[in-house]
Amino acid sequence: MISIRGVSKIFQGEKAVDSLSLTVPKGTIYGLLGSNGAGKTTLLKTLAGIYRPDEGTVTVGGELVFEAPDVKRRIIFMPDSPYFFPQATVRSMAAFYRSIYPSWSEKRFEELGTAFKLDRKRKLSRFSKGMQRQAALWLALSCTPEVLIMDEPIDGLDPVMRRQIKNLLFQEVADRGLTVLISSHNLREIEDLCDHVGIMHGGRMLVEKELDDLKADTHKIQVAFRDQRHAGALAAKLQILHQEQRGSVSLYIVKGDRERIAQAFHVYEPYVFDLLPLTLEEIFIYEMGDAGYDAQPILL
Ligand SMILES: Nc1ncnc2c1ncn2[C@@H]1O[C@H](COP(=O)(O)OP(=O)(O)OP(=O)(O)O)[C@@H](O)[C@H]1O
Repeated sequence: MISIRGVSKIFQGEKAVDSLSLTVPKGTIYGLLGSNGAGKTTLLKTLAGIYRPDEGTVTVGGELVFEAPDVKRRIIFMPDSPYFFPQATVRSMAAFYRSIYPSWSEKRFEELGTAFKLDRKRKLSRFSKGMQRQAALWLALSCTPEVLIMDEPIDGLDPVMRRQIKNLLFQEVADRGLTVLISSHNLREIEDLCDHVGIMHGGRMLVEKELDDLKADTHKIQVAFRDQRHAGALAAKLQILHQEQRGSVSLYIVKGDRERIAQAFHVYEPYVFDLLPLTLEEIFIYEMGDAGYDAQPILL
């Protein structure tokens, strides 16, 4: 389990990460979203033990990360641009990783070789951006880490490879309890990958949610009544995140139990009533609005 408690990281007097706490249970995939400069990369590097936190603690499996080289060897950090040695090939990088990571698995490296159809003897610098990302993930997963931290991992990958990588990550999580932390700018892209999602802004965590709960708990309702006197009564009974009028139809975003919400509306005998699913993006926009933030500059 990853536990981040009250962590701050300060650069030239400015807090890039500001008193942030976060728990990622073992065997889950956590998606970190946020605006440019929100502090995502700084948080990921602090978690990986690259930066020492200026305040607070970062532990993996109960052990402090920065202070413990053994713990760092159980974590792999994949930066947004993969780094390879000059002239390196998959084969020579594999030899390097093998020498550094005690958990390196030759068996896993060979198995994954069938998924990533890359020439092991070709210079990595000659690979395309997407191929370099594939190579980086091939090497990372072959280390069988406990924690995999990925900064913008899906960028530059074609749809087929994206799906394959998603399946590989699910498999690693299910088979051996890998814990994954992913930073991304695109909510839609990580919607079907992550079980938890958090949104950062200004070094802080604005909203953090478990996706299944979130999706089951927030509803969009399009409704039209003959009698308009229901509005105040509904607001008193339900947790309404947003309401707008579109001609004669009202749009409500409401949190709570689906049945209870439907009953509350039906008391006022609407002549139009539709309860519709929300996209994750919509949920976050309304949740952030409720928390007093304008989501538009934060979510892309
Ligand atoms: N090594 C550094 N030295 C000084 N300031 C830094 C350093 N790294 C990051 N920062 C500052 O910390 C803040 C957070 O940056 P960070 O890279 O963590 O954001 P981010 O959320 O990953 O952004 P993006 O989505 O644009 O990649 C920014 O204001 C940035 O300028």
